[in-house]
Amino acid sequence: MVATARSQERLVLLREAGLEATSCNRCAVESADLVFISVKPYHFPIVARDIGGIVAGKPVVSVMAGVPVSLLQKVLKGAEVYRAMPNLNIRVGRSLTALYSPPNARHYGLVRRALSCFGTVYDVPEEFIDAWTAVAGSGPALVAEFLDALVLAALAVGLPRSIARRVAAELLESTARYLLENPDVHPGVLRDEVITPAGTTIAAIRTLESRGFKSAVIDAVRDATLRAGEIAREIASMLDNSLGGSD
Ligand SMILES: NC(=O)C1=CN([C@@H]2O[C@H](COP(=O)(O)OP(=O)(O)OC[C@H]3O[C@@H](n4cnc5c(N)ncnc54)[C@H](OP(=O)(O)O)[C@@H]3O)[C@@H](O)[C@H]2O)C=CC1
Ligand SMILES: O=C(O)[C@@H]1CCC=N1
Repeated sequence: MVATARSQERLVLLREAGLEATSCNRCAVESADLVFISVKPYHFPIVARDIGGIVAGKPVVSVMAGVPVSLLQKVLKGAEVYRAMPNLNIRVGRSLTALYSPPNARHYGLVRRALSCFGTVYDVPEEFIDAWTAVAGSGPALVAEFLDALVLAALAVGLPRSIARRVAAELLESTARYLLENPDVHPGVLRDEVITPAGTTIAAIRTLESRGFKSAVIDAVRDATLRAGEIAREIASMLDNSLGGSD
């Protein structure tokens, strides 16, 4: 496996992780059977210039948020282009990865096997990738925000710092596990089972409702989805400028 990066710092880190590493994208791609593009979207035009002409016939998987297959195909001439959207839980082998494959994909098995090393792979049409990006790709950040809020809340009501973080993280994990093991239980049913009339839980739920908690989550995910569309337009314009609108 060969990884590429620009900075010496990153190349050293990659080598320390046991990978062959080079700053030459072209060299890495020339000898590759499978290519992953995982630069930030706005760095893609530079990578496209490096490798656009030498990927014909190769499977190329982009994990870049927003950038659609139509745009990738335009500059990665003759490549079999896939889009994948993993998430950072890849670090514990639990990525939830969406995979869009082109029609009659010849390298589907290889691509799926590679992505499956990092967690669960879901085949999805490309039209769902932006929504998936907002929910599952950005999701660890949203969950981390909620967890952080819970930790602060725990401290605010006097729980010791030494246990607040652990309790908050275990709470999220155990509640999610129960709902995963009982797919017929609606989250609202679980909520109602916890609520004692005139008890503590309804006091908390009332505050969340009055502050528009659910509405904020819904709007946040919508905004992330819309941002993916904006990224697509920005990258299209960058490619037009840097590659002279090549077809
Ligand atoms: N972070 C996340 O949770 C997720 C990110 N993604 C997508 O993954 C992509 C990468 O994100 P992320 O990992 O956070 O970003 P990082 O900045 O951490 O990593 C990007 C890497 O690309 C390298 N790079 C930049 N330009 C070039 C170039 N011209 N040639 C070779 N290597 C280059 C950088 O090397 P150097 O450091 O030397 O500049 C760096 O190692 C994005 O497109 C994002 O949308 C998808 C799902 C989840
Ligand atoms: O924030 C981003 O744009 C990337 C895509 C999903 C997670 N991180």
